[in-house]
Amino acid sequence: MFRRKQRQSGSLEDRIRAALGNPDWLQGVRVQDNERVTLILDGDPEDLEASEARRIEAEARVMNVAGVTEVRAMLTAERAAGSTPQSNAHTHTASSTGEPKPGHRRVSKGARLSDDAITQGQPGQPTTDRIPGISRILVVASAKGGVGKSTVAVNLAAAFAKLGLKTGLLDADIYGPSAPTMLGTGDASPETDAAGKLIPVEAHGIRSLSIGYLSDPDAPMIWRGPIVMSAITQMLNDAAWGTPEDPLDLLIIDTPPGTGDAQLAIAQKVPVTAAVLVTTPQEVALADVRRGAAMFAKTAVPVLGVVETMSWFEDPAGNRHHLMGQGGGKTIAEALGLPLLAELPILNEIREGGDMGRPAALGDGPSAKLFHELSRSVALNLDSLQTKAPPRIIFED
Ligand SMILES: Nc1ncnc2c1ncn2[C@@H]1O[C@H](COP(=O)(O)OP(=O)(O)OP(=O)(O)O)[C@@H](O)[C@H]1O
Repeated sequence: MFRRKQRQSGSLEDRIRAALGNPDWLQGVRVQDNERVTLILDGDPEDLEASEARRIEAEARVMNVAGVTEVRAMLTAERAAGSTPQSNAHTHTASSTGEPKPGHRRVSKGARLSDDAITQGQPGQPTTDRIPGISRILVVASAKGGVGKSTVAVNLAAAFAKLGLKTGLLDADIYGPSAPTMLGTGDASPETDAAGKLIPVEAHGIRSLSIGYLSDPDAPMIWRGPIVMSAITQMLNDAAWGTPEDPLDLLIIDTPPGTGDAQLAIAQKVPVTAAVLVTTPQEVALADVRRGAAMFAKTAVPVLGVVETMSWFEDPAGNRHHLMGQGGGKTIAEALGLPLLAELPILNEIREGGDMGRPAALGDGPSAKLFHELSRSVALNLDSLQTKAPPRIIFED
């Protein structure tokens, strides 16, 4: 199990400063009631976007310091003489205000990575946090790269679109955006509407935005957390996914693999309804997957379950070959107390669909049936979040 955190040395303020790397732009740290934090940050009036990204990253980092339950970051920036100084305050609380609904449990803050903290909190996010025009957000995540996460995200989106749901895909995988290839939209560049909002690219009934549409495919991806979060925030909030009257039913976010700054920022800053974890049957470092699950638990994002992909290859005689190992998904699901939502075999049509820009889930082959079943299971789980407590993630010693 996750070990209880070592007793922290130093004052909370010291730990907050250390978590931010004691930067020059940190003007002040105020701690109230030993848990509520106000940060004063220097902003650059010439580059408000970068300042905002700095504020977002600072909040994300400080929210992750043990004992902190609320962070309020204030950006101050002196303008040139003659103009007014700017102050942009924003509050990030660890949970909604008011009493939890009957049967719901709020994450015990400050008990980070203890049994209480890794027990999931309230399903979804407060309504006020919802993005107008998007009804639900599902994050598809994995502990490491190359496990088939994007393939699952894209085919799930295709399966939902095939059912007639208004479906979107936000490809936030900075290390290797694959939506443009997998949807056959590599040449697309999103336009903006009269209100200046990005218009998602539509293909196969799926509306998509990808970091791949916004960056030079030949340029190395060296984006760090804050810039990534800026791009993701723009693709989420400044995009015409739907309208309050006619919202997108489901937005699937394909996140970068792992549990770095960008993933944490997504879990903390985006009103995610739920997440699924993708893995291969290989012996993976359980600790990595647990870290991923704990990240969602800490941010009160329910994890619906585990999807194992590339589970086996079936030869023409019907014999199964476990080319990528065996049992990894089941082991992880059991260790985390989560359902194993699907075991997807290695199918040529899945790889081909990805390479050719037409997700296999749209066809009528065996993978279409598998992804249809997976989408059904995800939909049922998403719906159950509205009416009952989310699944508990239990870690064992
Ligand atoms: N079930 C499957 N059957 C056959 N090929 C698959 C299957 N799942 C994934 N693949 C192939 O494996 C490769 C890696 O898959 P994918 O890009 O989805 O992984 P990823 O985890 O998103 O990787 P990254 O970390 O680079 O984003 C792709 O070529 C994809 O077509």
